[in-house]
Amino acid sequence: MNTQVIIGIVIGVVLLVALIAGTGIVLQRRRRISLSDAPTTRTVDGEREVDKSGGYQTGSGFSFTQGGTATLEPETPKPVEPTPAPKPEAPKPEVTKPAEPAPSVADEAEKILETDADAETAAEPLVVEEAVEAAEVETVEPETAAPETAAPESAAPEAAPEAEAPAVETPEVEVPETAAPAVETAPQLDEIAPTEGRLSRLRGRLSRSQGAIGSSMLGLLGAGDLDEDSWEEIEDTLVMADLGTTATTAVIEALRIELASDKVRSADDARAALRRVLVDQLRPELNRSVKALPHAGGPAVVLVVGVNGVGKTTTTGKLARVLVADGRRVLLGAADTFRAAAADQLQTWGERVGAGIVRGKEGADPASVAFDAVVTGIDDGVDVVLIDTAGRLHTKTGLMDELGKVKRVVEKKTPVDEVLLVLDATVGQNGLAQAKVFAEVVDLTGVVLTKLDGTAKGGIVFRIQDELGVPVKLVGLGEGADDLAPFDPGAFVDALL
Ligand SMILES: Nc1nc2c(ncn2[C@@H]2O[C@H](COP(=O)(O)OP(=O)(O)OP(=O)(O)O)[C@@H](O)[C@H]2O)c(=O)[nH]1
Repeated sequence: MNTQVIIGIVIGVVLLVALIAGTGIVLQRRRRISLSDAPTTRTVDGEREVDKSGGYQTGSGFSFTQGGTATLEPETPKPVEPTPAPKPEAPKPEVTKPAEPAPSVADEAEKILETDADAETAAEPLVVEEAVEAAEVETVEPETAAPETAAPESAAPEAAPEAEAPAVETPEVEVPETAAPAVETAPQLDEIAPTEGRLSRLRGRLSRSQGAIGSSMLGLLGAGDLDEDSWEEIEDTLVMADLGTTATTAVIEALRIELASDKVRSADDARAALRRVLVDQLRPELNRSVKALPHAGGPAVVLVVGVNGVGKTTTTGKLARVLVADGRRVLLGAADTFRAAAADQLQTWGERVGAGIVRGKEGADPASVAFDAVVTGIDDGVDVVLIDTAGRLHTKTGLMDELGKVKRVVEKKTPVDEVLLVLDATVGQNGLAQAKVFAEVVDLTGVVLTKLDGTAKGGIVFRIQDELGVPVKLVGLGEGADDLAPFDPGAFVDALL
């Protein structure tokens, strides 16, 4: 009897401890906001696939969500918590594609490019070449490496898909100098800097804008009673920092109201008021999540657009790192076929984190490369395809044709979830003029503002949003691989003040 009671008590205690421990773990996991509900390994058609992220997992300061369509939806505030990403498991009858994948992609590309020839009558003869190019598109699979830390089971299951990928039959496909000869020495994958709190950590990079906006504004406001000359000085400061007239006027009006209220009595109050006004002006309610999570039927597709030299390729690479760090399988599409170096550059980014790449020959049709990237991404069951495009702005119509075509052709296969315009913050006015051209060509869904570390004109953020009506979603704060941060109005203003 006694023994039974004791056993009963022991069992009760054990159950209680187990319950508490279980709840603790669940809560702890929940607290680690993460987009990484993607399992490290998953099953596609019964086949076990290895997560090519190499096991990187981090909490995330970035917000990724599922897309669906590329329409602009600025007013929907989205919580950080990502939607659970159901894996597109079934709809891929062509998963086992022994011999025909390359020709079928080429055929499909040919058909689509042919039917897409609406505005391109002169280009008609090119269609044949484009289709041939499509067959020559290279897919460079990254080697799966077992990073020092945590990749539990890596190499073995990788071998099968790896073997079937190179089924491209064209003999004269250029051999990528770097990737091919890798025997078995697994390449060292990069350590990726934590994605959490990046904007705050990189705040020092905004020092030039900080001086131009923060310090001068605080100096003026902290001085006490403001006469009209002081207000003019404030206005000049904002204009010089590239806020633009709309934002400048709005900020001054709001500041006048704040300062006239009884609440502002000290320099600290003035600072708080300035913070409120600036944050408010940055429209914190805008949805800044990047739609880079897979949805039913396929991977998310992100188009990265912008003129030459603004940092598109770099941004695509940095974004791939962030996604990989969140446990996503990423495929890169090198649709900047004007510059061979751009594809090489992108390939290097991919190799450093274990993301595959689809690239075409120099001069190949960007739409064809983008299409192949998406088809490959769907076939391989990746989570997101990031497409780096070329950015020649020599003629507006040329750009329109090319970008519009890339998007149209991709959309024959799957929706483009995100069109990110990359803008160089150091070019100011000009950047905005470019942005407007792009906005006419494609429905932009977000802006990535690069090189904010090299300018005193951080106020361009306000202006871009005002003039384009598109949220700044990411900011580039340096040339380093991890110098990309999610844009957060509060953290940004804190970094300025
Ligand atoms: N300081 C700084 N440099 C950056 C940033 N982003 C990109 N860069 C640099 O800008 C230069 C151009 O970057 P790319 O990524 O090659 O630009 P791109 O738009 O792809 O250029 P094209 O391929 O010619 O169209 C490189 O030297 C990058 O390192 C940033 O946020 N800060």
